[in-house]
Amino acid sequence: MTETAGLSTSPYDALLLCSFGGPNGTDDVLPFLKNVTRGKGIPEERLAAVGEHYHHFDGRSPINEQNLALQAALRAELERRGARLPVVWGNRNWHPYTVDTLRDASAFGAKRVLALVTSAYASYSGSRQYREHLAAAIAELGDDAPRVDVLRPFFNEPGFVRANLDAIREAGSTLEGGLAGAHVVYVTHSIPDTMQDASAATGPGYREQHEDVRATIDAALCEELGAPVASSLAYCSRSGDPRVPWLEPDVNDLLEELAAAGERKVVIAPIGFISDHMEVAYDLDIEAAETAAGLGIQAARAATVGVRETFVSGIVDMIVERAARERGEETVPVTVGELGAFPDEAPPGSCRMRHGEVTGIPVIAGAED
Ligand SMILES: CC1=C(CCC(=O)O)c2cc3nc(cc4[nH]c(cc5[nH]c(cc1n2)c(C)c5CCC(=O)O)c(CCC(=O)O)c4C)C(CCC(=O)O)=C3C
Ligand SMILES: [Fe+2]
Repeated sequence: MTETAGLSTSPYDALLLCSFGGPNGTDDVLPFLKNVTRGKGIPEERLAAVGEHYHHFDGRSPINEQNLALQAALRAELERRGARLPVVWGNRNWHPYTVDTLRDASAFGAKRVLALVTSAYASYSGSRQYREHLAAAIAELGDDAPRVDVLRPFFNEPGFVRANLDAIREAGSTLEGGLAGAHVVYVTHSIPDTMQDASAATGPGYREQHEDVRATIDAALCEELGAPVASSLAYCSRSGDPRVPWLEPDVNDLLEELAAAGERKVVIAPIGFISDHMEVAYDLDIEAAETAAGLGIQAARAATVGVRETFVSGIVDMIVERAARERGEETVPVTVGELGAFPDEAPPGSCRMRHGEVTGIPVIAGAED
């Protein structure tokens, strides 16, 4: 690849925005849910309930247009900095599928692709499952497959944390009397306890990654307000067999506890999600909002990072840094909080789904075991 003036993202020929995917209409809902839950042991009732969440929005998940907006914002920021890196988009569970996008990229001459997976935090669901998925796509393409690297988890990238902080401050300002005296309820997707344990086997776990972001934001808010901030980490969207333990407290249960303890206003901050997809639009904006209203709690929902400039530009910083590292240059990954940058290649044994058990599914960007 020839370099012109501007930022170098060599050796990469393309950035792949690799996401979850979602249905675009009523007819897509069932086949989409089948894709997601294949081999996962999700009970029929749960599937029917989640299907209803989608039908509530005419079978259309907001996630696809949000990814298109992020793709456009990443393109614009790369272009603004003079980097020539095409941004393509592919999903795990719905069209456009990753394998089709990579086939196209390869046909256009891409030999090396950097993948940005849209989960900020590492766990089986947010990291290894994407790396298995990418390995499968590459295997399917055979000799036509480009080499694919994966950008490290970005939960502690300063722009991502900053964007969440700004959104919490903005939501707080809509409460009576402002953010002072409000309880900040940080929310993320629940995962099974076994998935949490597996995520913590080789480094800071899924919960600990969120706790680190919470501590960073709390400290910044405390400084701004000149007073300590009360906060909690809660979870939403649990599924699976009800007898299997998942991370708690559920956000609705936490709201009840807070009400019983006399809290009257909260900011609900979905730091676990990068855009307002279904878990946010339904589980928080409908369910948790109803719970709060029923308890007499004033609740303001903080925006997700979406395409905020600080977030998008932080991701581009990470892309530039990774490209430089691949060229053999010295780099200093910039992070906030206590945990430091995660490795580019996941260590052996990281984020296996079942505690202590090798899933045996091939991966890229990390050891297979
Ligand atoms: C940690 C995590 C993220 C990361 C946060 C992030 O990346 O943002 C995430 C993202 C997403 N999950 C999504 C949708 C679904 N997830 C399901 C099921 C599950 N998710 C899990 C965890 C996570 N999921 C788990 C442990 C299960 C149980 C089955 C299994 O072990 O895999 C099911 C099946 C029904 C159900 O069980 O609820 C659906 C439909 C969508 C699309 C939303 C839209 O359409 O807008 C997105 C972005
Ligand atoms: Fe999910």
